[in-house]
Amino acid sequence: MADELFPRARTDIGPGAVHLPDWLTPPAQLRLVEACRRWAKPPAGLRLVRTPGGGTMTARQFGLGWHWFPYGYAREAVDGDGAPVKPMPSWLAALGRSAAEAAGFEGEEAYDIALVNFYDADARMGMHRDSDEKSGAPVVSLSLGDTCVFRFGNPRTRTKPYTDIELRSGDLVVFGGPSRLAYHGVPRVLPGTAPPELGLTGRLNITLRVSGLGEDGPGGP
Ligand SMILES: O=C(O)CCC(=O)C(=O)O
Ligand SMILES: [Fe+2]
Repeated sequence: MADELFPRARTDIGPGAVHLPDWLTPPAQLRLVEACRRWAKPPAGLRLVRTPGGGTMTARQFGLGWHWFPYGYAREAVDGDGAPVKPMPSWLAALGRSAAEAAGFEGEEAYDIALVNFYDADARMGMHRDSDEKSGAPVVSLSLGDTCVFRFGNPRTRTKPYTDIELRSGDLVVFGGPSRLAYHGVPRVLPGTAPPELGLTGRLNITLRVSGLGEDGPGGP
C-alpha cells in the first residue's frame, strides 16, 4: 500500500530494534512467497502448533534448518509428521546477514534457522520472547502479504511499555542487543491488505535466526 505522500521512515522501536519499511522489493517479495509455497508442502510442511497447555497457536508454522516446537529445536518435525526439516538455503542465510547489516549489526555467525508463520484473517500471536536459541545474534523478521499490527515491548514484562507499529508486505524488523529478548507479538492482521500481485490471502512472516546449536544441523556440511 503506497498511499502516503512520503515514504515511511526507518524507526527505532527499542534499543537495538529497528523497523525498515519496504526493505524487500516487490519482485523479492514475490520470490519469497513462491518459495514459502514450495516449502510449506509436506514433508515437514506447514502445521498447527500445539502448546503444552492444550491450546493451539492460531498462526500455522514450519521451519527450515531447524524445527521449532514448544519449546526447543529439533532436526525433525517432532510435533508434526516426524520428517526431517528442510535445509536452510544459503541464499536465505545470506539475506539474513544482509538484513542484520542493514539494521547496523555485524556478526560472523551464520543464519541457520527460518521460521515461517502463516496468519489468516483471524490469526494472532501472543506476547512472547524468542528465547530458544543459544546465540545472541539479532532476529531478522520479514513480512509478506497482509499488513499486521506488531507489538514490540521490553525484555522485562509482557505488558507495557510497548510500541504498536504496522508491518506491511516487504517490511523488515531486526531486534538484537538489549532488545534480543524483548517480548513481542501480533495482536491482529488487517485482512485484504496484501499487494494484489502476490496473490496471497493472509500474511507470511519469516524470522531468520542463529541457532547457536552447532554446525551439523540440517543443511550443514
Ligand atoms: O509474525 C510476526 O511478525 C512475529 C513472529 C514471531 O514473533 C515469531 O515467529 O517468533
Ligand atoms: Fe517471536
